[in-house]
Amino acid sequence: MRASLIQLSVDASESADERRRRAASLVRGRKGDDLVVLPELWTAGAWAYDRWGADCEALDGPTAEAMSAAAREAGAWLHAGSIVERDRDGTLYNTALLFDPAGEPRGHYRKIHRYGFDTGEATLMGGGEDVVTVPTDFGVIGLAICYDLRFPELFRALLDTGAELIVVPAAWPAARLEHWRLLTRTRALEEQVFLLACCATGKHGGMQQGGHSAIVDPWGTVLAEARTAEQEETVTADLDMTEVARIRTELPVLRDRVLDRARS
Ligand SMILES: O=C(O)CCC(=O)C(=O)O
Repeated sequence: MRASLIQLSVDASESADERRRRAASLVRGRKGDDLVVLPELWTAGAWAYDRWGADCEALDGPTAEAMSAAAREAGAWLHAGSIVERDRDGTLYNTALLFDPAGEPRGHYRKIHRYGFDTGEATLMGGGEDVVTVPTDFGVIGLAICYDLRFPELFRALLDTGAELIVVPAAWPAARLEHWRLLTRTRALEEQVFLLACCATGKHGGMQQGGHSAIVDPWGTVLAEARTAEQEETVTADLDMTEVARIRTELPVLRDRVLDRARS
């Protein structure tokens, strides 16, 4: 199967609506791909806290509507990155959306680990509670977002719920690029999954986002990586999903787990 990460530029030069139209057109251009991925909070901007109130939306709001149509036109599964979701009670969540090639919503995930150390997302948003995996034509997708990468227990829970491929949209700061590179490879290697990590580029709210979106295989090998933190680009790789079972058999570390089994 062929997957592409659209490393979208997110800065203050465009409105959410303008960026939505541009993202939809980039997704429509990916005909022939099986899975297309967008970054975290690309409509409002992950670091544009002042925009969240105005640009928040419901699960079936304007981003979902535009992305459903774009998935259908591309004929691909679309992980539409995440939106600032506002639920009926008015609570905000950082919520990832997944559509199938018919444009049907097939799952959403509210970010469990909120970033900010008592500021920003950690105070402005509610935290998700559910570990989410979604069966697709090419395997089971697990969902995580950005800061979640620092919490291996979530990735182990995704593995235990059947994940073979984990998608991580992000707006990771360029200043911590080496953490991003290390954690994306580590999470792929330790769970023996394909890991698709799509980070925004561009600068807003005083933050240069790190780009370097990457597709990593279950051996920990980077199959494709964006070249820079500064430039919008699309990263594509062909994934042989049979590699997941092959590598888990060839190097059966998951079978050798001791502590998890002792606790259950
Ligand atoms: O963990 C980090 O260094 C960055 C996390 C982050 O930027 C986020 O979750 O939005």
